[in-house]
Amino acid sequence: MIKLHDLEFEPYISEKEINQAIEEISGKLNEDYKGKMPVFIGVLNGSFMVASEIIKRFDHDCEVSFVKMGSYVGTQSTGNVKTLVGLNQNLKGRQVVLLEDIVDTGNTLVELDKILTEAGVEDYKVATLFLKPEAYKKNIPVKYVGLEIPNKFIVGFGLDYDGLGRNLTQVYKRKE
Ligand SMILES: O=P(O)(O)OC[C@H]1O[C@H](OP(=O)(O)OP(=O)(O)O)[C@H](O)[C@@H]1O
Ligand SMILES: Nc1nc2[nH]cnc2c(=O)[nH]1
Repeated sequence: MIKLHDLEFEPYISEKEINQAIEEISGKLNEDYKGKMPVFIGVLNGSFMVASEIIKRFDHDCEVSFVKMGSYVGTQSTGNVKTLVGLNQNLKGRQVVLLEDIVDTGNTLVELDKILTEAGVEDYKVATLFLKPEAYKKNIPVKYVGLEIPNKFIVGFGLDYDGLGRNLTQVYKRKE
């Protein structure tokens, strides 16, 4: 059990399970993007760990960029997704892979969809380490999913509770 600010969290997803999920996503990306020179776009802050792990495993030429989006305060989505640092690369005609730590309500993806469409990408696919199917009700396809999880607030492996917990190497869920 660990405590972050006022809340207690218990171990939930081990490093081994996280690693297996990353290997699976990476294997598929290596097959699907061979010879295509994709641009990987990590969605900061949360995706820094998973983005690094996936990009390290990509065996072909690729480019890497980041955007910074934010919408969570405490354990809740505000529903108001802000672009904190936008794109600084021309993506016209490019094949993009968005790298996310988690897809929850999908509000962040809806905002990113607008940004990428406006940027004129050829296409984009979404890769996420975690997906909450009970919470995700948007129409944007999420092609590469590491692990589906119940609708519970988690921390670790990039995911925070009010700034803390991103450095944890396994994932914890809020203690019930
Ligand atoms: O599907 P959604 O409900 O939009 O949630 C997903 C987003 O929430 C988290 O980001 P957050 O807004 O907490 O910012 P952070 O990455 O800086 O922690 C996470 O990194 C995703 O980008
Ligand atoms: N830390 C954290 N951030 C999130 N952003 C969207 N869902 C979550 C979650 O379960 N935990």
